[in-house]
Amino acid sequence: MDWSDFDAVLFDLDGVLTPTAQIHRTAWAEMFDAFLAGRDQPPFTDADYFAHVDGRPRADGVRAFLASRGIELPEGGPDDPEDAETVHGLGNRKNAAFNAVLARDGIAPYPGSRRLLDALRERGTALAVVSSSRNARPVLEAAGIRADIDCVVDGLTAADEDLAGKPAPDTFLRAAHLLGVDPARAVVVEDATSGVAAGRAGRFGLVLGVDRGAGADTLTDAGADVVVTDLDEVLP
Ligand SMILES: O=P(O)(O)OC[C@H]1O[C@@H](O)[C@H](O)[C@@H](O)[C@@H]1O
Repeated sequence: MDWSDFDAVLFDLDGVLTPTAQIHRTAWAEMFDAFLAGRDQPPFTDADYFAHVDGRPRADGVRAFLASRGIELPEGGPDDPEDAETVHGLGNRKNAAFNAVLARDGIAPYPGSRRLLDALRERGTALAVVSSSRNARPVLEAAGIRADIDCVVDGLTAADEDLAGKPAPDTFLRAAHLLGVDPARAVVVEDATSGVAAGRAGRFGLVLGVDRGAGADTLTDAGADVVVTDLDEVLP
């Protein structure tokens, strides 16, 4: 990996910089399992998470998973209560579970990711976080890495600016624009197939996959140029 080919690195957050993908996955499973039990459906699996939910904006994940089980629910709205049987109600129920775990356990960055951030900052590489999550900023703060990042484009930014979520490339392209960097000179770092596909669609200089469970072949098939299991492997 020759970092001098690149002026910026655009990191996904959950599962790339922090182990929060695991907290998201557990919160989704708790919420969907309770919902599915009442409908005589088999439980939510890791395969369901990786195929339909991982990396996508919250409501898109709910819609994609329900569609995979042939279930239709009313859309509802972002202010729906947690017990509402709507797309947004289910999303809000899962969000409460996610935030309860984050508040109880806190979060630290992956040590290898922390080391790569430090090394890239030392080189003067511009650093962005591009996350579908509306919780990205509190997670960055809790992990103590907000100050290391030059620009954050998250689920709230996407909603404010009407940007299409991953697997569309729009949020990554927005971050490159904010940093003033040509996408061809930027690396996208992603653990989810939706995010890898977004990096590929945006014609970024390199799409680096991090296999935290999605599977190296699956990430390669989605468009990753290189796949590692930890960012320690690509330290300058
Ligand atoms: O519900 P939030 O915090 O806005 O996050 C949306 C999605 O954000 C992604 O980063 C996670 O990979 C998903 O698991 C999550 O569902």
